[in-house]
Amino acid sequence: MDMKKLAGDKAAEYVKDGMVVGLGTGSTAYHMVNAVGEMVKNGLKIQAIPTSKATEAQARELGIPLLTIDELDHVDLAIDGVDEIDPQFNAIKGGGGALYREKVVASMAKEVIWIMDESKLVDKIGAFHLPVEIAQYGSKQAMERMAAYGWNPVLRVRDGKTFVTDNGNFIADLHLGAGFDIQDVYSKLTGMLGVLEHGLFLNMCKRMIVGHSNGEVQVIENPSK
Ligand SMILES: O=C[C@H](O)[C@H](O)[C@H](O)COP(=O)(O)O
Repeated sequence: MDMKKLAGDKAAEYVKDGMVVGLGTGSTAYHMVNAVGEMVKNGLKIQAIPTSKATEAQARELGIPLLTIDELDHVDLAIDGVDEIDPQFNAIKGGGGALYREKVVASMAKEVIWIMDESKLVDKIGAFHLPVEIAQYGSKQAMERMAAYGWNPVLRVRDGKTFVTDNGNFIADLHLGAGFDIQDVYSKLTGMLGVLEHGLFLNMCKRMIVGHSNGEVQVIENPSK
């Protein structure tokens, strides 16, 4: 049973004719994009905004009509994966490095749905590293600023090379530990010199859709949205 596919397929049911849809990034969003592509082949009329070059390529291949960020004036529904989320709907995202575009799109959306397998639901976020997108120029100093708070930043490396985001920046992964002070880290990172954006997505979603190993799909509504 593919728990990510269960969640992705269920989320696609919320996509309706006429919507502008934010298409997330990652291995869970991948299934949702495939499902939406199938619906488009069967006549669904939507426009979509991808949150990464990878998702853009996938959506293009599937024939999903795309808007550029400069053409975008609203988003009806954004659907994306998460790395961790707690019962207060505080999420960490950016495991794939797409956090900036994901936050731009989710921030514009009238409704946000996070999709995941059951392993992403945790009591307290922070066991997963917190991704922070930083400018290449001055990255050493930005890393030092974060290290000074005891956040244990590690510059992300992939295939032996420093990872570069779709926006041409680096990623610092902070090792905070479960139960860190979310508001404190959020406010210190916001506006920190050299930081473009971070992977804390706090209480943004209207619902989470969780695929379970027993084949069940759980929809958890956010009472505050
Ligand atoms: O940058 C990547 C995104 O935030 C992903 O949505 C997140 O990392 C979850 O990815 P996955 O569904 O592959 O676990």
